[in-house]
Amino acid sequence: MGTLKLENIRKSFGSVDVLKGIDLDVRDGELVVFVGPSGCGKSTLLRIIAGLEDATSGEVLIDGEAAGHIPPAKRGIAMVFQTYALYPHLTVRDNMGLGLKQAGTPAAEITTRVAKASAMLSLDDYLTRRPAELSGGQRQRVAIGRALVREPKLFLFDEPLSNLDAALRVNTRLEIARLHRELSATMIYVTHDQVEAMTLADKIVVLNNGRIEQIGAPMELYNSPANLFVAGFIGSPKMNFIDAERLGHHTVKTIGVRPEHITVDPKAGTWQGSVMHVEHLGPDTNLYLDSKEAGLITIRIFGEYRTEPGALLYATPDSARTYRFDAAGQIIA
Ligand SMILES: Nc1ncnc2c1ncn2[C@@H]1O[C@H](COP(=O)(O)OP(=O)(O)OP(=O)(O)O)[C@@H](O)[C@H]1O
Repeated sequence: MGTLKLENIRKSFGSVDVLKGIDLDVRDGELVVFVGPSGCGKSTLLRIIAGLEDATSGEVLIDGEAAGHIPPAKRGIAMVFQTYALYPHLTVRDNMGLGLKQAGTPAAEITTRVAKASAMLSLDDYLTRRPAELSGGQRQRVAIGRALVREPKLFLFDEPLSNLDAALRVNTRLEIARLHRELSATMIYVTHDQVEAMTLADKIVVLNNGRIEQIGAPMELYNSPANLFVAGFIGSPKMNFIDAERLGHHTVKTIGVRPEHITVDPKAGTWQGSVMHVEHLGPDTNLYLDSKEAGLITIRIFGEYRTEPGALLYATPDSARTYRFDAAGQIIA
């Protein structure tokens, strides 16, 4: 079992309020991703869950039990950091087994668990190496292995992929997804990469400035953002926000439309504009169109689209997929 409940968690450093009342329920076996811009409080919240930091007020409950007075090592939590935090002088095998050894686990049990974890992570061939003899991706797998052998109730990942190059990041992301499936383990995962959030999460928690903006399944957040912040944060390229007054709406403050929900045509359409810039990504094309009615808008076209800066084009938003926001930035249903 591994459930987590956060009740009105607040944290201040001096006069600075970093977390302003966080409530969250994580079910057993769920993979929950915290996303949000730099400085919004993601790592602080994770450290409070781990017990590495005390909340100013509020309660952390692990499996229904208040964890406030339980030291980090006794919480049944294993944390995987961005920086791996491996011991350079120890072999892979000893790095993975060290926590168990310190906890007094019998040697035979350590051997069994390390063997199981190294098989799961394809580390069998590296057990006698030291961290310096491994690639970044292999080091991160060792760090994950060290968490696995502890068979924790809760795994915490703090931006575990951000030191890896793009290809390795994709591989390791798949690895974590597979582990989550195979272990049915409860995992909390912090990232500022929204692709990781979208692809890994059962549930995404969008944090901003110490508060939760919205909690939902990835596609729920994509399809039904609660407000401008979430609408702008989830989705890449980011949603276009158009001042509604420019379009003649007076009850609405902002119109939102995603780049992938706009079509272009050289002859006719809703907004006319000139191409400012074209990006060919291979599978698709990003067009930046400077339009009189809507301002500068980003359009994502599937496949290769041939045009060049200065060309005149018409853009038409899919009216079924536009969003309206009020002056406070909340969605209007
Ligand atoms: N020990 C500390 N003392 C004072 N301020 C702190 C301390 N730790 C964090 N903060 C501040 O709290 C805020 C939240 O930091 P936190 O590291 O939780 O953000 P984050 O969302 O994880 O950011 P990032 O994505 O950049 O890692 C920041 O403004 C940071 O400067």
